[in-house]
Amino acid sequence: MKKHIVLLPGDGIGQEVITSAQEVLNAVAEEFDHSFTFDTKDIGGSAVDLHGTPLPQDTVDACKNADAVLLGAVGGPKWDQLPSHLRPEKGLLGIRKELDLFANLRPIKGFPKLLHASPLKEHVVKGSDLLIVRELTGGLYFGTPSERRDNGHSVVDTLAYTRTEIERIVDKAFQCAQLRRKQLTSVDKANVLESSKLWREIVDEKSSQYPDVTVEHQLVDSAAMKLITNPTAFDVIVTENMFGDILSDEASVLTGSLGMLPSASLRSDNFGLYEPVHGSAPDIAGLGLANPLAMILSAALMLRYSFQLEDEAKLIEDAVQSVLDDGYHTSDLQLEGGQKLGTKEMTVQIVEYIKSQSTTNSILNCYV
Ligand SMILES: NC(=O)c1ccc[n+]([C@@H]2O[C@H](COP(=O)([O-])OP(=O)(O)OC[C@H]3O[C@@H](n4cnc5c(N)ncnc54)[C@H](O)[C@@H]3O)[C@@H](O)[C@H]2O)c1
Ligand SMILES: CC(C)[C@H](C(=O)O)[C@@H](O)C(=O)O
Ligand SMILES: [Mg+2]
Repeated sequence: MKKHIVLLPGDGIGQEVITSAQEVLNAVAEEFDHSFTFDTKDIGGSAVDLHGTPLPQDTVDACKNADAVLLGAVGGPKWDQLPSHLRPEKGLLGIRKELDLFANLRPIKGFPKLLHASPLKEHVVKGSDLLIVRELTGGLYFGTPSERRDNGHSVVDTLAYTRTEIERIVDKAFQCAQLRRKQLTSVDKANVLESSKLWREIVDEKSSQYPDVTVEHQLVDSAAMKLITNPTAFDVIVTENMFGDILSDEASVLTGSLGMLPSASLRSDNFGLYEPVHGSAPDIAGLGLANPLAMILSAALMLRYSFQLEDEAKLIEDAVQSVLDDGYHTSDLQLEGGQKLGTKEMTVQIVEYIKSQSTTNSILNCYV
């Protein structure tokens, strides 16, 4: 299979972990005889430095012509004081909107070897396996007006949704639930927000179209508490943009580190941009310490969702599981024993596992 992938490294550790994903994809391509070609484009703070904008038109055009996009992370203290329209984060929001990536899927599943890496008790974390379906192109992030007023003495942000925007993300979440344990939790703030009241109505309306899925509503504040006191109670969570942003970083605690969480941002035709949930981690950028697994697992999601290459996606996930089982980990995972690796060494372990499967397959083939 021939596929063209645009790489958007962005800033900080984004630049380090994107290389890991590319190396892993090259190993997969070799193993399965695919041809993956790559084009690297600028976004975020590095694009501001080079082009005076966090989202150059050339980057948008390249992404629109690609089969899929991989993004590292954007942002950092160097650009924090810039006016809003020049902030690196505007580049990320801009590309999500330009590509109409309304459905952000954030799977959270602990690896057995990392049970001790979570600050939560092992019996609480064990067995957690949930999917956050976050609305990604509406809500507070995009509503207008969003501005300072009265010479800076007052300010307004707007939480706006159309019925169509809510319907399409709710449909997506029901469809995800049908493929999993058929249990959907819609998270909102319907005791206060008008937008949440419409959200709730639409979830209730839609539920009759998916009779095999059990639905419950939860308010976001108590859902945040339940997510870490009783995480196994959740299967699929659907929620608006900002609630999803906050809950997904919180849920990363179940896996031991933010450096473990991948994500897929999808359009209705399954075209997607794949990025780790974490940011540019300025505190460790450039030190070669970043955990590349969230980025590598995001590449696996790309193979699964955009290219329908399930065996290839599974091979990457097996590689991650096997390398962790062997006791290798990066320093963000608070683990005793085993062997701590940097970004590059961890990537080598994953690539070696993928290549070793090729050797195993050819040895087995000799005996067929
Ligand atoms: N998708 C994105 O591009 C994205 C996401 C979140 C934050 N950001 C941006 O990143 C910048 C820093 O934000 P922040 O510090 O709040 O969040 P962050 O996710 O960058 O870092 C939070 C903490 O987690 C650690 N961490 C994150 N990813 C890691 C990894 N792969 N390996 C090891 N440790 C990891 C960091 O070292 C830090 O201690 C900000 O400019 C923010 O806007 C970008
Ligand atoms: C950097 C920021 C704009 C972004 C978001 O809030 O969507 C990030 O936190 C994420 O989770 O992808
Ligand atoms: Mg976030």
